[in-house]
Amino acid sequence: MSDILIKDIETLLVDLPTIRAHKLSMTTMACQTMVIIRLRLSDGTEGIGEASTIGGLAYGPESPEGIKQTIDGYLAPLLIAQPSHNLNALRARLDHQARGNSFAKSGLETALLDAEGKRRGLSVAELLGGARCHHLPVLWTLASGDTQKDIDEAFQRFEEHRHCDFKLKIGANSVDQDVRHVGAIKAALGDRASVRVDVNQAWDEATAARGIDALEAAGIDLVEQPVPAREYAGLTRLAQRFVVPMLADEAVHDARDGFTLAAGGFGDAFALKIAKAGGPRSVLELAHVARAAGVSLYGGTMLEGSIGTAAALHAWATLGELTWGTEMFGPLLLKDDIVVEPLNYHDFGVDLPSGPGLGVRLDEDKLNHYRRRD
Ligand SMILES: O=C(O)C[C@H]1C=CC(=O)O1
Ligand SMILES: [Mn+2]
Repeated sequence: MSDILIKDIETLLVDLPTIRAHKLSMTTMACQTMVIIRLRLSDGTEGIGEASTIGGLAYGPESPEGIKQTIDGYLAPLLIAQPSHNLNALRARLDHQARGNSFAKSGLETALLDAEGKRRGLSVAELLGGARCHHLPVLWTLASGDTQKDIDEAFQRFEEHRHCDFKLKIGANSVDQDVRHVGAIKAALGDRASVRVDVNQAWDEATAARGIDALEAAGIDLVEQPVPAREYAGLTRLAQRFVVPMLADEAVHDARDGFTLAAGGFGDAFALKIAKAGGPRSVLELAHVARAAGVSLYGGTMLEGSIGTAAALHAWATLGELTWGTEMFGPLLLKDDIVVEPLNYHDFGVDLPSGPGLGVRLDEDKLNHYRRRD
């Protein structure tokens, strides 16, 4: 039993520009706003965490500004003066007194794991039971909004040995336009790359059936969230109807969602995200439900920067090989970084950071430069 207590929790909004416009069905991003959490223990150890979403309130019900207020006003006071070593007890305390808010809780769970890891000299993956791999494959998302630009970007990434799997963001244009766009990119890349699409909930079931039929014929490997998040029955029917697998993303946040989908006959694939599930430890509950149900896995991102990305990598590393790999490219979409040593991307993947905790350190000058002052 340790008598180290949680002493102080600070939250900062940090705005980092993207390297190009990133066009999704519901928003176009030019900047990523991260909530950075600094959690200090009574022995002086500091744990860092990140809570990020996409496009303010465009993606989900928690905005960056809302996450900051939720942590400052509700969640941090539940943690201050509590012993830091028992994550299970701390999570139960948060979940008992605050419903939902999985993005905010994910940032805090990350900071708690980082602090405990640093204190005990263990990596976050070790705290979660141990890493089964140290280099993870990473896909790249083509979302410039322009077909030829996307093709050029794909070839560049492929030739640099950065990425060999690509996800195309569709759903903002008509189905026919999208199918032409995807077909042209797949035809240009041929068999050297896996091409997948993410519709981000943009289609109804009938539109999805028409679109997926054409995408399957074009050689697409995976179709992510074609229909709205809560249309479980529709997503399950599409998964049963087509050979090309469906990847549930917005539909599956945590273990409860995963169980409901699997029990209802969905058997294809789940996108794991630490933010949707409430943290690097909580997301593993969903992963284990999926594995028990025979549903394959994908390591997903909310386009977090290096801190959130490192946290997710520690969780994915405990699972061994994921059928659909990962998309932990968030830091590469941003023009700059707020950690001292960026993550090491090479050979179509990224290294699991080493050292105690997350294995990444804040760059105080960069943090100071990009933090929002209000
Ligand atoms: O999957 C999403 O819906 C969100 C995110 C992940 C990659 C990307 O480009 O956007
Ligand atoms: Mn998605």
